[in-house]
Formats: sequence, C-alpha cells, structure tokens
Amino acid sequence: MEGEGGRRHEAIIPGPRVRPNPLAASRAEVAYSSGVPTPAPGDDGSTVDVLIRLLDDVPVPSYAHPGDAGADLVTTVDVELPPQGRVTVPTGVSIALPDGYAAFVHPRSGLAAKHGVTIVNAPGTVDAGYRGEIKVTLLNTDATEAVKLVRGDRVAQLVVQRVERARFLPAETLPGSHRGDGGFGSSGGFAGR
Ligand SMILES: O=c1ccn([C@H]2C[C@H](O)[C@@H](COP(=O)(O)OP(=O)(O)OP(=O)(O)O)O2)c(=O)[nH]1
Ligand SMILES: [Mg+2]
Repeated sequence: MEGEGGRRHEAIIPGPRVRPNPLAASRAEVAYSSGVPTPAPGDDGSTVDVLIRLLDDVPVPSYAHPGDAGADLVTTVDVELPPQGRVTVPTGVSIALPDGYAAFVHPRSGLAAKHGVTIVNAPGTVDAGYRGEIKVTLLNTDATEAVKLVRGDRVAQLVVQRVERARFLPAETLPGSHRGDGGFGSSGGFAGR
C-alpha cells in the first residue's frame, strides 16, 4: 500500500493462528521397533495407533471418559494381596508402540484411596520395543486388611506418551541455575516439620 510521502508500507495482515501439529506431520513415517509400518494415521493427530494383542479373553483397554489419559488394564487372575504384600498380575495384553513412545502403568486412585492398593514401581515403564505381556506389580499398603481382586477387575491404567531420548554429553561443569544443587526438601517441609 502507498503511504504518505510516497513511502511503501507493508500491510500487516495477521496470518491464520494455526500451530503445526508435529504428530500429524510425522505419523505416516513412524516406524515400530520391529520395522513394521504403522496402520493408517488417525484423525486429527490427537491419537496414536497402538497395535495390541489380546492374549486372553479381556477387553481392549479403553478410556472411561473422553479426554482421559489412562486406559484401564485388568487382572486376568484372582489374587489376594495380604497386608503389605505384593503380587505381580498379568493383564492379558501385549502392545507394539511406535518408536518415540512409551506406555506407563499407573495406579488407579479409587483402589489406592479405598483399599490402599498401589503399584510398587509406579509408574511402570513399557518400552516401545517390549512385546511381552504387560504385567502389574500390585502392593497392598494396608497394614491389617487383605485385599481380594478377581479376574476382570481393573487394577491399573496405561498412559501412552511421547518420550524423548537423550544424548548424554559428558561435561566438566554444568550451567548455573536458580535451584543449584538444592533438593530433598531444600525449599521447605510441611506444617509441623
Ligand atoms: O509395570 C511394568 C513395568 C515393565 N513392564 C515390562 C515392559 C518393559 O519394557 C519391561 C522392562 O521394564 P523395566 O525396564 O522397568 O524393568 P527392568 O527391571 O529394568 O528389566 P529389563 O532389564 O528387562 O529392562 O517390562 C511391565 O510389563 N509392567
Ligand atoms: Mg529396564
């Protein structure tokens, strides 16, 4: 456009506010650790396709509500967790995650709050290359009450996430930071301690 004095001004027209979706861009090329290509890409880049084998008569893990992060996993065996005891249970599923993803086996808050049941190694890490059955190592934190779970009970939830792999670069010194080497409660405790 021609401005005053004959100088040319660029018209500032805001561009469309569209963020590129890195998932959508790369999905077609995603490869599994085995080299098997992915199935057709999903709809809008907000889901990732994960191949699953049902090793038992179990439901495909599903999300209870839209927007949930965790898909529930069931135990395929009846189990009694003694007070403060732990048991590893099979879930009847194995999966193939695309490279660049991992799945994390998280406790369920209802089991934790009502019965004290958690997962020893929470969250358990399922590597992209793992093809074995997903298992859950349950722990009954209650000091006195045993907890009985039966085949089909939902005992954990699986959260699928993109993960970065680091290139660890040895260095003599590290850049300074506000926290420095303070940790393990350096910012203060809680009321009474
Ligand atoms: O709660 C879990 C945690 C892990 N796994 C499976 C998937 C994972 O890829 C594999 C190995 O897990 P991890 O690396 O945590 O165990 P590790 O003790 O380091 O075993 P490994 O030497 O096989 O890596 O075991 C599960 O089924 N459930
Ligand atoms: Mg390991």
